[in-house]
Amino acid sequence: MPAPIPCPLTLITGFLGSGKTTLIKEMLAHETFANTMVIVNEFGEIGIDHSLMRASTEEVILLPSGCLCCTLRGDLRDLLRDLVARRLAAEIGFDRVVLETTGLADPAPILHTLLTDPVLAEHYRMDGVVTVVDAVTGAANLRRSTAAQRQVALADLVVLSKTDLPEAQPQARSPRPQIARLNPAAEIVPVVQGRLPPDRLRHLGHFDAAMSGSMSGVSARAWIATRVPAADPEHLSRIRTVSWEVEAPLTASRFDLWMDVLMARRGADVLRFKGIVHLQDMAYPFAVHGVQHIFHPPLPLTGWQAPDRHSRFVMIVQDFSDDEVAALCDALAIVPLTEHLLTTGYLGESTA
Ligand SMILES: Nc1nc2c(ncn2[C@@H]2O[C@H](COP(=O)(O)OP(=O)(O)OP(=O)(O)O)[C@@H](O)[C@H]2O)c(=O)[nH]1
Repeated sequence: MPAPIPCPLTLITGFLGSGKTTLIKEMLAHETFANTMVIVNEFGEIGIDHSLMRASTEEVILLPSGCLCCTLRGDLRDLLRDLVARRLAAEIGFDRVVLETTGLADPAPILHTLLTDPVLAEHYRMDGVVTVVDAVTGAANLRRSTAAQRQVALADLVVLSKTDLPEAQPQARSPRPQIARLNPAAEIVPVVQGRLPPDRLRHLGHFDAAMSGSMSGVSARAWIATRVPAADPEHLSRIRTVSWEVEAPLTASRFDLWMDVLMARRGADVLRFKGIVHLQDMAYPFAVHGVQHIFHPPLPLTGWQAPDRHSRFVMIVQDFSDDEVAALCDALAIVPLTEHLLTTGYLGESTA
């Protein structure tokens, strides 16, 4: 029997809220990516991105909460192996896999899994690592987060997002010099709303040359280690994820005020806010996205199909106490259906 043709796999990484989902949604709109299986790894117990992405493709798999680079590496391996088996049995058909990591993920251990597991190495071909860097908040993220640095260091292509925002204009704020220092070989492409000719996202394969054939764990580890700054688990325990699901629609004025106060008081420490929000007297919900102090205009989800009117929020925050989280909930006058507070040790121990 001829050897199976390996399926190209693209890893999309980038710091919290940088624009990974936006890029993937645009990608899926192109014929080139019509038959793509998307795997999303999200923080928080309540998936938001995959609900938004389902509008673009049915083939979206949500990995359970947690982070691929530490606790979920085994799950990823099992999932990719299972997809191979089902593809070979002609139960499902796809030509490509796109894997979106959480914004806090260190891509090195994930790559290590993808490149060194013998089954995965035979059936998948790394088609590139695309790292999205936010033109507004990217420079600050690269200063303070080792995960952000490692994402850039391992990129084949760096997509510089949000270049349309006025806050991205000052030269002094540009993350380009840091990107060039961390990864002189990576190409940097400015984009707006993830729009990029689809061919720019294929055959990025520095891996083809550097890592062709199956690699031993030792050589993959060594190769990765030459490219990335050391992991620094110092600040990790300061970050936590807060997720709420609320049954009753919210009052628009209260929600606006709540957001304003939260941003004014703690904007810099709300690393990421995302939600699907149902407001009273509105037939459809809104997608709400915040990335540190930048709040993007709410997006009406006019085609929303889900029968329930539950609002869902996920916040990734730094240095918030239990009391502060409880006070936030009280201030919004919500009685959550579900509430999750996760203290995340998100990087875990790197194998790189
Ligand atoms: N103005 C502008 N907004 C953008 C651009 N790209 C993404 N956004 C907005 O930025 C917010 C975050 O984008 P996402 O695509 O959800 O970011 P993400 O990296 O998937 O976020 P996480 O998965 O939570 O880390 C959303 O409100 C997007 O609409 C862009 O090029 N320009």
